[in-house]
Amino acid sequence: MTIPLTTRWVVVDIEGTVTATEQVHVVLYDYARPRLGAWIEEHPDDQEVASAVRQVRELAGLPATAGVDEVVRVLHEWMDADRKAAPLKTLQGLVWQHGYAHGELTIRLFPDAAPALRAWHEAGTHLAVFSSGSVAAQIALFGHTTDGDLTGLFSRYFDTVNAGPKREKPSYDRIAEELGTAPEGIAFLSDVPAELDAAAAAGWRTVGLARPGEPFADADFGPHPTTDSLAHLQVVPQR
Ligand SMILES: CSCCC(=O)C(=O)COP(=O)(O)O
Ligand SMILES: [Mg+2]
Repeated sequence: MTIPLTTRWVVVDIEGTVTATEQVHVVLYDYARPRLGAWIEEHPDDQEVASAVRQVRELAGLPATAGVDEVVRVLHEWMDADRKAAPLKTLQGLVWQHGYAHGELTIRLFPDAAPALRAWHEAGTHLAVFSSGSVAAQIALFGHTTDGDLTGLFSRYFDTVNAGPKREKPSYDRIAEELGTAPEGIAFLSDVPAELDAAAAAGWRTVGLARPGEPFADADFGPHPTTDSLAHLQVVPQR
């Protein structure tokens, strides 16, 4: 079924929306797991790393003296539980950036994703990303897909640091303000009903992605129009 969508901006989630959860939890998390400890140890003067490590200790209730092994144990626990904590996302992003830059990582998008994103962009709809993955990780991911470098399609990137948690309305208010667009001129695409609820509460249009085999495929999407492919969205740019 085609879903008509007249909008100025399309904001996309990543995992479950444009790429399979397996690409994040297996390809990316498995790449990060054995490399996080070495990354922390090899970048003692990097303020971003030091700040993330400090935040891990605080969030996990570790003493300020806890060593890298303890911090890495927590990071692994968070990945196993898929806890999308900001300092984990920062550290993962740094490791992934290195992997992409050295030809060790490439991400496969759903087959409908790149053609749809390209068509919407070419027709004049602005595209942005809102993901739990850090902005640095988002840019690196879209720069290294099996469909090529897609970063030219996106004008803005938002994560839980510059926007806020994805299941809370104020994050969407903040993004709308940043985009300088009334909420009804923004559409959010996600596989997670709670994220769509928060976007709708902020006045955004929403579309749920219920893709076969994905964790939320059988979830209750309530009032949100829902599809299993971006190819079914008929996006018309709002002037
Ligand atoms: C952009 S980096 C890879 C994605 C990631 O780390 C992640 O947690 C995805 O979460 P999302 O909010 O896009 O479902
Ligand atoms: Mg998602």
